[in-house]
Amino acid sequence: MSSSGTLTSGDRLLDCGGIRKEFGGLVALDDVDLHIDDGEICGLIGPNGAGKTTMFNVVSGAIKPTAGTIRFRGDDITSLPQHEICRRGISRSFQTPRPFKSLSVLENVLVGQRFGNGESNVERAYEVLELMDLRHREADSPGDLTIVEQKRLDLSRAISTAPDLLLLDEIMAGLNPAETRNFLDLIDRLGENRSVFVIEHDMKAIMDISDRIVVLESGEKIADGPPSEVANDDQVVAAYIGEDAAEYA
Ligand SMILES: Nc1ncnc2c1ncn2[C@@H]1O[C@H](COP(=O)(O)OP(=O)(O)OP(=O)(O)O)[C@@H](O)[C@H]1O
Repeated sequence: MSSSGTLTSGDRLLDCGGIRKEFGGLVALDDVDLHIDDGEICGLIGPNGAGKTTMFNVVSGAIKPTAGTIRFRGDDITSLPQHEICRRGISRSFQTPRPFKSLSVLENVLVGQRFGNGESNVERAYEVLELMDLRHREADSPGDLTIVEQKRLDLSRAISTAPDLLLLDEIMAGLNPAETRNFLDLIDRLGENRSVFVIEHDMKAIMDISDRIVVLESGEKIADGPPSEVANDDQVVAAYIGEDAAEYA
């Protein structure tokens, strides 16, 4: 059960219905229905330009859908501002971390907390930095961190508000196999008391950690199910996975 969930029977944690997003003449999302259940790690995959990041932008409130409804714990959050959506329990990481470079590592986490619920809590910030193995870096500038540490800082900021739903956008891109393994373990731990929705191009990694996989292609959802099922779906194989699909089944 999520930390502050008030789910009643039949409610999804996140329930997106008929999501459409147009950019001028381009349809980035075309009538997408998807949901996230409580406590679930759900992977979102699809070829470049399929609409994955646009979906995260819509769910987190960074952009508004052209049509469709987003419900979180049963409440319609479609037209809420981003900070209010964050306050309600949805937080995200970015493909490219964007720390406040003039602030220290600790201050970045404290600012993240304020964005989420208006309150800074140093003890809680230290707990997060401890979990992310960044406590020893608390006074450093984000610019002095390694790439892996910057990703950990972005994750620290994202979880600093104790979200019930964490959106992770290609957090493992550019990492070596050992670093990827490390992040997979971290995501597993983060998923112990919250739901995680994760975009990842590393097929083996996402098949390993996800309870369920949603596949987008050209803005449309073409599959939604357990990893082994999705890996064997003809449309998915044709669109995305290619001949290696059986390797992940
Ligand atoms: N702000 C925008 N203005 C115009 N077009 C956009 C905008 N954001 C996204 N798009 C277009 O929408 C489509 C979906 O993009 P999106 O970034 O969501 O795909 P993606 O699946 O995340 O791709 P990738 O795996 O390459 O990150 C693409 O054709 C992209 O060019």
